[in-house]
Amino acid sequence: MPNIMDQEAIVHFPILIGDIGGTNARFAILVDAFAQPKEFPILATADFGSIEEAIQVCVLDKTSVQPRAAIFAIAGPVDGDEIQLTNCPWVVRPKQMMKDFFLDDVIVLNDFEAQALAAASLDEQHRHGIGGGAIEANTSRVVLGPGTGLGVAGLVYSNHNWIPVPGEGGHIDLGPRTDRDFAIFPHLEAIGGRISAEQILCGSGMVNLYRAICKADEVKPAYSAPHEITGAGLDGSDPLAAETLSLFATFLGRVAGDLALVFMARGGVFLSGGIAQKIIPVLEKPEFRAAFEDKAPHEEMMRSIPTCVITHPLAALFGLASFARTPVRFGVATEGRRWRA
Ligand SMILES: Nc1ncnc2c1ncn2[C@@H]1O[C@H](COP(=O)(O)OP(=O)(O)OP(=O)(O)O)[C@@H](O)[C@H]1O
Repeated sequence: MPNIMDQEAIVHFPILIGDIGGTNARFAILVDAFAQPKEFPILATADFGSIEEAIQVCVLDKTSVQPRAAIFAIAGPVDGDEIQLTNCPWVVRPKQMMKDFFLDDVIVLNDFEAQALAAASLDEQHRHGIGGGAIEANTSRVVLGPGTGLGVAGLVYSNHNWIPVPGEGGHIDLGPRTDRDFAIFPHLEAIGGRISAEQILCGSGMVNLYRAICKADEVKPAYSAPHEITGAGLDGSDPLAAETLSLFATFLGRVAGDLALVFMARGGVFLSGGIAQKIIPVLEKPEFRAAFEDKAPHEEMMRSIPTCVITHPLAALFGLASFARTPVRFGVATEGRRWRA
């Protein structure tokens, strides 16, 4: 018999779910616990003055289903009744939204928390494995996502529950190790006098790394956007772009390995975000796994931990849908992040 805590956790269908990033927003409606989510076209946040307008025009005007509840994943910290997004002028006002859209329950989570919820149950079809190791069932996992920034979340399995652990892991220090690193690091743009992982492992970080390599080699940079660097690096037409990708993979492996150690992630490290999917051929070269496994005295354990790229096109929405269907499977604390009529 379900206990009173389980009843509290339940969110009533139909449920609107939304993944609101700095650049794009993705919405879907879950009509019940079993039906496939009804997805709506991805929209650019810059095209709408507010989240309310976007939901009205792109979701509610396109369906006769009236959601009773909403669960959002947003890029930014969730604090208070007015939630400001990072890299986007939208403000999420759950109380206002409840009035405007006749909702009786609104939950707002962090975007990497939603990615972590997805990592609990993404099947093989939606993961591209890199290197050896196998997922050990019901053990901790890590999600690491280079995109506009570097997102990190842990996913801990405890007491038959998956507990997402969002944080600011993208801001951990990243230091030089090889002679080549020592030649390049002085030319990297620092933040507050230090090189955090995000100074290298995101879109602007890739450009920062490329420029530092050019400076170290006293060459004029030819590219200023991340996609130009991946283009010229992947097709091998530019050796400095290729080295940028190779070092990007090395540093990503190094940070992924450190996070796997922190969480003892025998369930694997899942790479999400906009960049990993686009550089799979680079991640499949030896550098990424070599750096990941190079964690003396734990090399043997690291070899057994799997790493993969999440290839699901709507991973955060998938995570929110899993949570919405079976909230009691997840230890998601909603205090201060849930508004009810
Ligand atoms: N082909 C590419 N190679 C390398 N970097 C790329 C490529 N295409 C896009 N990027 C970079 O990826 C970053 C965007 O990442 P991502 O798609 O994960 O966005 P996001 O931070 O999740 O925001 P949103 O959820 O709004 O889309 C930008 O810095 C962009 O320059």
